[in-house]
Amino acid sequence: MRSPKDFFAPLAVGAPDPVREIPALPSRMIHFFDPSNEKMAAKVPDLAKKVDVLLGNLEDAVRADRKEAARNGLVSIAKSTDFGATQLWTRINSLDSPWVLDDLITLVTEIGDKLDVIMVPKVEGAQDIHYVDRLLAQLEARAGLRRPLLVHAILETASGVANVEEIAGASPRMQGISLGPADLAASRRMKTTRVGGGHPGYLVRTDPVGDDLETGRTTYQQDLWHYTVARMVDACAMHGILPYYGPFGDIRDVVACEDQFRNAFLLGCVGTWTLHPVQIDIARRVFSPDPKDVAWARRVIAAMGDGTGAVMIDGKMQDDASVKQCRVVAELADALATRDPELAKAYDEATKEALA
Ligand SMILES: CCC(=O)SCCNC(=O)CCNC(=O)[C@H](O)C(C)(C)COP(=O)(O)OP(=O)(O)OC[C@H]1O[C@@H](n2cnc3c(N)ncnc32)[C@H](O)[C@@H]1OP(=O)(O)O
Ligand SMILES: O=CC(=O)O
Ligand SMILES: [Mg+2]
Repeated sequence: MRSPKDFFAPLAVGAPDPVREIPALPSRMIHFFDPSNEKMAAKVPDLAKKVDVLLGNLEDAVRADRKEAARNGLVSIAKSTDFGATQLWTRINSLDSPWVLDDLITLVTEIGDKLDVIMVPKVEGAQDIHYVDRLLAQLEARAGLRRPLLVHAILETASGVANVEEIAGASPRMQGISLGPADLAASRRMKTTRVGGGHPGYLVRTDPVGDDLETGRTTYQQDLWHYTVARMVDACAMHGILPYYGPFGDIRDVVACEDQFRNAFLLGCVGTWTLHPVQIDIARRVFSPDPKDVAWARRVIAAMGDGTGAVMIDGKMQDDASVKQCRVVAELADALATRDPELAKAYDEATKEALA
């Protein structure tokens, strides 16, 4: 464990200074593409205008015999594309794989100035982040980078969940954590075969009336991921980094996808992965606060003045704690509005109406 005094010291001579605060840039959707897939790669320039984050995936879902093509494809896409304000991330192969060392060496050396965040899969504990942290510092120094790369961990092993707080605080590079429900289910030996989402067998049932155990007993499907997402959100909030939902694999079921995304948003996540173009607008809709909620938040903030005391608005008591919640919503809306003019207009119109 490093002394707190050394926490912000660069880990290699000549490496850039670590950041002291993680920028809260819009990242409602982290859109995955396989850089070795020509059809997907061709869509990158257009996607860059639509999404907050584009992620060139090198790990799972890229065939073993396409790993090098994916890595080289990402280098050439990064060099030839104007991403504007859209962030470029990558997901490297796992730390025990034969590809990861070349992933890091090639990407930092060739396109370290274009990449914003490196997503590390199957993180088990702080030791994995420490390894990547030092290696990145060495590679950044050698490449002469002026800005440190940030690191994002996927929460997808039982051990990672048990250690999530120490992972979140393992390095000043830690930008955020995503839920990885598919690998996590396998690691926990859960008896599911899905990628994210609920399961009809995971339920609670109302009590029987009298001796009749069969009739009138409504069941409610429960969320398999509630505990993990809530724990991840707390670990991230505690360390000033950002939590995300991960993949939702039933591409056809846009309704359940939206529900799962919204649960994560309400619990504190700032965004999600999108695996297919059809999920992009769902993520935008869900992870942008509703204009009515933004208008309400702005109204409460205006009424609360310096933020202390208690007032009544439309029959609801507001005080120091509720105004803090409203500030979370209003600040997110302001940040998204700078990137999304349509949203900015919707927020302003709803606010005008609410204050009229
Ligand atoms: C489970 C744990 C994890 O690790 S999840 C993260 C890893 N998985 C991924 O990254 C998967 C990414 N997505 C995909 O590979 C594809 O979307 C899958 C799911 C295979 C479906 O592809 P496909 O059968 O081509 O779908 P489709 O015919 O409906 O596609 C229509 C057009 O859209 C394209 N498309 C598809 N996905 C993407 C994408 N992620 N980014 C950019 N473009 C995409 C397709 O190529 C297809 O293009 P076209 O219309 O034929 O030109
Ligand atoms: O990588 C993501 C997962 O769900 O596994
Ligand atoms: Mg995984």
